[in-house]
Amino acid sequence: MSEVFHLGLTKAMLKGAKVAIVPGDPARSERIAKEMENAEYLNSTREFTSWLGYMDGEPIVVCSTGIGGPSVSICVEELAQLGVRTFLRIGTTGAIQPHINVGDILITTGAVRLDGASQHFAPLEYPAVADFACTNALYNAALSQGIRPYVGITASSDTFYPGQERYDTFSGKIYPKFQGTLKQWQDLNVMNYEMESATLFTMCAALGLKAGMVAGVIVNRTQQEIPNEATIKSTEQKAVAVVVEAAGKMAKA
Ligand SMILES: O=P(O)(O)O[C@H]1O[C@H](CO)[C@@H](O)[C@H]1O
Ligand SMILES: O=c1cc[nH]c(=O)[nH]1
Repeated sequence: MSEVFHLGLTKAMLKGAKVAIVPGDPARSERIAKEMENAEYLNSTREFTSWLGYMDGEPIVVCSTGIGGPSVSICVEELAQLGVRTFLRIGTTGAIQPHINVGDILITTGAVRLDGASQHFAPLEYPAVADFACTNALYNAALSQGIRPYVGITASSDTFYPGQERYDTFSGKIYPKFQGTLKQWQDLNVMNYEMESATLFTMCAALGLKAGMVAGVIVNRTQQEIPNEATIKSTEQKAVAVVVEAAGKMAKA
């Protein structure tokens, strides 16, 4: 019987895992787990697909969050109830700086809080920052794989379209609050857009949990809007390898 409301998981199923890898896409959970030893399917409910794997004998749970802050907050809360203390997000992302290319790997140290869910954990003045040890583990994992990641700030939006100032929509309309914001974030040296890190970082910092994030760039908003399938796959593969190695290090720490 599940010991938590949504995930359909128990402490026994997690085998004492203290570290979780949290992708957005449920289909990514299996691919991540299979990069580890003894991958085992655990459960799938709503957007939460969970697997268990091992790195050097240390259990690591993989559980997808789905898209956006509200479901991240459920995933993190329920995994924490089951004993997890460290959360490494692996995502896809859209770069907004012209020098960051599709296929590059980004490590997020802090997030612009364009979400709503993080405000349920701390006021807007509170920073959405990653845990230093998680960031360090992700950075070293990238270097050990011959990847030189970009490290910096991510804009984390509740919406994919207006909040990331996309005009290529059916209406082409954007509420005034978001008009001109892509340029504003570019000028403020923000690297990219995604949709979960603000909630993840704020919630984890506020609750005394650790969080980090690595992402693969699948579009550059200054170049093109629609990603190429083959590029998504190869970029995701690189980011997965980084997060798995970092999770192994965090599980041993
Ligand atoms: O690839 P994932 O982890 O889902 O991350 C990104 O992709 C989704 C949008 O397409 C959002 O969840 C965004 O944060
Ligand atoms: O542009 C992008 C690409 C992936 N995910 C996002 O949230 N935005």
